Amino acid sequence: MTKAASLPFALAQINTRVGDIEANKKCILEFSQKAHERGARVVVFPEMTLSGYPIEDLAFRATFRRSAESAAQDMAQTLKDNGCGALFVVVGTVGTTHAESSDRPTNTLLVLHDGQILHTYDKQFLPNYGVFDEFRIFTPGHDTLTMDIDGYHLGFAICEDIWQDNGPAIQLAQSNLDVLVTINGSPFEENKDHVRTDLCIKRAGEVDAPVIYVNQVGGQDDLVFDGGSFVIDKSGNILARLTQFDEDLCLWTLHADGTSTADEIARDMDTDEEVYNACVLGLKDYMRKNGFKGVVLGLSGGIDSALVATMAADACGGENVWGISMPSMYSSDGSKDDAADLARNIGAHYEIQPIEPLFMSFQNQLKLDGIAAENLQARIRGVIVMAYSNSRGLLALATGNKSELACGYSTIYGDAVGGYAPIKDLLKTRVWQLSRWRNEQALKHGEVPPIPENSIVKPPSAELRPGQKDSDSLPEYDLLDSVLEAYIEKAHGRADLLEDGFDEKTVDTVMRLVDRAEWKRRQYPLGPKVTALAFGRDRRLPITNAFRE
Ligand SMILES: Nc1ncnc2c1ncn2[C@@H]1O[C@H](COP(=O)(O)OP(=O)(O)OC[C@H]2O[C@@H]([n+]3cccc(C(=O)O)c3)[C@H](O)[C@@H]2O)[C@@H](O)[C@H]1O
Ligand SMILES: Nc1ncnc2c1ncn2[C@@H]1O[C@H](COP(=O)(O)OP(=O)(O)OP(=O)(O)O)[C@@H](O)[C@H]1O
Ligand SMILES: NC(=O)CC[C@H](N)C(=O)O
Repeated sequence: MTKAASLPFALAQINTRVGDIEANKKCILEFSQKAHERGARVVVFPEMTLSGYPIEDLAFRATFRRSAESAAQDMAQTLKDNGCGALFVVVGTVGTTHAESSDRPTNTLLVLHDGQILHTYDKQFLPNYGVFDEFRIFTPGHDTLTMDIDGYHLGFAICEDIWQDNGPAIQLAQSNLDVLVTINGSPFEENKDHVRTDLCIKRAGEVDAPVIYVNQVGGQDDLVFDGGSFVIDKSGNILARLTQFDEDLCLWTLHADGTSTADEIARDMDTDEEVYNACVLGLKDYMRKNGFKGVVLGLSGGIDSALVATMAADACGGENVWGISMPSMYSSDGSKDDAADLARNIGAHYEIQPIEPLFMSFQNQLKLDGIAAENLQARIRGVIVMAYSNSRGLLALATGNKSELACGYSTIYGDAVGGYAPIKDLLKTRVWQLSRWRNEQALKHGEVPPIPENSIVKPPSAELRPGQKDSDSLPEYDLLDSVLEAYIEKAHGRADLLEDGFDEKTVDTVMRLVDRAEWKRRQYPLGPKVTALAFGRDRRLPITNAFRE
């Protein structure tokens, strides 16, 4: 068949919800309709669009697989009924189980056309590292898929398929493809967009054709999908690019002479903007997808609660943020003023709940001293935050950063309580950096910088005893964060850390604190992964662990 003059593709970067098959179906139908109205012949959605992604052990539930299967059939027919029968709709879903593989289904791509499921393709390469566990829940496919549309030859792949050498791109290298279509569920981590584009340049070279890369967008528990879908050729030319952290639809048309046109090449965000947006979207979607309209957190006047409150205001509007000042006998006037200023700047509700009477009442009975008395203050604050959460249906936010989580520098069942922890993957030095970045953005847009300068410049303190400073218990944050990066992200052991040039005392202190805090971290609320190695599924260490090297 001779090629039509052009083949218009729509890249549909949508935000699905795991398990909400009906809503996902509705969204696919709406975006397909829009793509059809804009003249697309093919519309491409992300990996596991219909089921949501990642589905984890929902994969094992036969009722879930059957719902997805009947929704796919139904969707093909509805597309036709809605006048979109001529469109080729590429969607992902949970597939069926193979007889030989017990109850593990496939991770499947469907091509819907003219009221039918025209083709299926099963993901061949299952990621099983970092946050991924796909060996556990899926059966791999073994066959490639190509198809012709209007004389253009298309090949297909699903996410990890393009991350492994010898995947479908190599299998299809001699197939004379005009384009390789990939559907993805690729979670955000800083600087990953360059890894994705480099990878696709390589695959485009292997198939000698451009690669369409459609990624999902949105938060799902501790993962944030940044979207940022694109089309790229083997020379690294970005032929189309969609926005990050939002739903988007972009038309990219491939012409018979091999050239192409696109209606969008979104700008590239810098790393601070990406990371800040990832934290905000993670929180926003956790709230929306779990039915929360507002949040509550303790405002101490310190930098961590200030940044979390600002992110919350960006996620759900200041009018939906409840900031509670809970002064004790050790709280400085400066801290209280900073908390009030912050709340005013972001338009949050601000309430004051002094903890001294509650503390005295506990002490009359318990008579605690030392660290237990210090932690009692944090625990009383935890009870107050949960009381607001419980009585008003607000999501309680934990304000801990990655340096604190690493060292166990928080009170379990105290300031560690909460439902979501927006900055748990940001080292303390990063918290300061992003706070400055957010204030600069406000100034650029002629707005009041949300975070009081004083919260940024003052030495961090838990204010649980007179004159307490974080530096009494921890190395200075610049040094601490460098050791943590080496110990956690690079998995350097004691000898490696000494070779890195860190002194013996610091290395031993940090290793001891980090190892001892594993049990505390396991109980910490979930929060968005933004680095290559976040606490949680990315780093699984035994709690009971005697290895000290
Ligand atoms: N493996 C394990 N399995 C089960 N339980 C374990 C355990 N290891 C310790 N524990 C228990 O954990 C408890 C000790 O932990 P925990 O009560 O949290 O207290 P702890 O870790 O001893 O102290 C908290 C530290 O965090 C600081 N802090 C508190 C609040 C806020 C901030 C901040 O700046 O944001 C800092 C505070 O100044 C202090 O240095 C003990 O009851 C101990 O028995
Ligand atoms: N006086 C207070 N009023 C309200 N909340 C408080 C108060 N003190 C602590 N908190 C809560 O406990 C969390 C831990 O605070 P703490 O001051 O102990 O350490 P931090 O890590 O320096 O945090 P921050 O930078 O927010 O002060 C705070 O982020 C805040 O949510
Ligand atoms: N869903 C997937 O297969 C994702 C795996 C891939 N390595 C990524 O992070 O993009």
